[in-house]
Amino acid sequence: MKIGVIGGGAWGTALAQVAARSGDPVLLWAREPEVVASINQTHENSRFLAGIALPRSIRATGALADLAGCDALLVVAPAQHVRAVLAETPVATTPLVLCAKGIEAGTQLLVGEVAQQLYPDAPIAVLSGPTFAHEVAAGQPTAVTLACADAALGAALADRLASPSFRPYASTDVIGAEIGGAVKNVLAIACGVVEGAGLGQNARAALIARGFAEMTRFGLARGARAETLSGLSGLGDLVLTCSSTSSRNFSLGVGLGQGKRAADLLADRLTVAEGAFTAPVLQAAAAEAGVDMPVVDAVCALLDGRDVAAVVGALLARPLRRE
Ligand SMILES: NC(=O)c1ccc[n+]([C@@H]2O[C@H](COP(=O)([O-])OP(=O)(O)OC[C@H]3O[C@@H](n4cnc5c(N)ncnc54)[C@H](O)[C@@H]3O)[C@@H](O)[C@H]2O)c1
Ligand SMILES: O=P(O)(O)OC[C@H](O)CO
Repeated sequence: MKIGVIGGGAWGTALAQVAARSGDPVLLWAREPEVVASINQTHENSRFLAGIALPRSIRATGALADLAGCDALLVVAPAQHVRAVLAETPVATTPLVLCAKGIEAGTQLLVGEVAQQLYPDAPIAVLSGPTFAHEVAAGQPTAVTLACADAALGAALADRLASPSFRPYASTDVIGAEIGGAVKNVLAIACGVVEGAGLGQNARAALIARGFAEMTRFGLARGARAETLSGLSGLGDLVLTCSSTSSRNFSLGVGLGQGKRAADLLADRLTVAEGAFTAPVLQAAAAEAGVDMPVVDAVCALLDGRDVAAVVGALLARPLRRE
């Protein structure tokens, strides 16, 4: 199975390395000419994944047309750019494995739904879970959910990507796998705020638990299965991203908690903090579905520039309720 990767950021590069562990050639499309040159000439992505030596079997291209002929494509562009990039990619019936975590602004579609809308005849899979790119690239043990409605294709993709340090768990719940990754990014911003504002470890644990309740309510309303939400792509990724400054979303939240403005924190960012884009879309989707998501609402208020103490105070002052 010849693998193509769409996206030369940290995660696309790490996944190209995962796919190359079999010894087979991997073709990676990157948007930036300097990333293409860096991978092909120095076998390193010095812009997005510096310090990781890549095998020579990974070749980079700046032309999406070159991906024609791949047997499966890993889609690793940021969620808000998946539609534009996929529209220029020769796909037809090639299986698409969505690896971005987010919900498209405007349409409220998960990235797998965007891909399915563009290519109704292409089988769709989702790879998601607790996966900091630099740890995966360094060969540290990692487990992910690999969800595909076609269980046989899902198993073939899992076999193709598995290695002693990378362990995919099969699922057929594509929606559930996507919702976990999209929602946890927003909740990680909230946990970063707790850190930045010095609110303590109790508050962080409470946010993880109550945030998971929000993820579950929203996920079930969108057709996800409860066991997927409590698995690697849901609770597993929530715990990882809410615990570490290695998370871009958590780090954004730390800045907000310190009273910095979202616009300043996001300006000129080289890397993507998906939760900042997902938060308002998720808030609107939850409101339309009649799902209560107070932590997500609080993150939106902070991204809009509201005062940290006021937002935290309002969250804690809500009427008491049953767990
Ligand atoms: N980095 C991780 O550890 C990690 C792990 C799992 C999932 N993800 C997800 O993978 C996706 C990609 O993140 P990343 O970490 O690889 O990116 P990154 O932050 O390392 O790099 C930014 C990426 O955005 C791309 N980009 C910027 N503007 C663009 C545009 N207009 N059109 C298309 N692409 C554009 C850049 O080319 C680059 O590939 C995100 O959804 C992220 O949540 C990341
Ligand atoms: O750095 P973050 O916050 O985008 O998180 C990266 C991955 O999604 C963790 O699984």
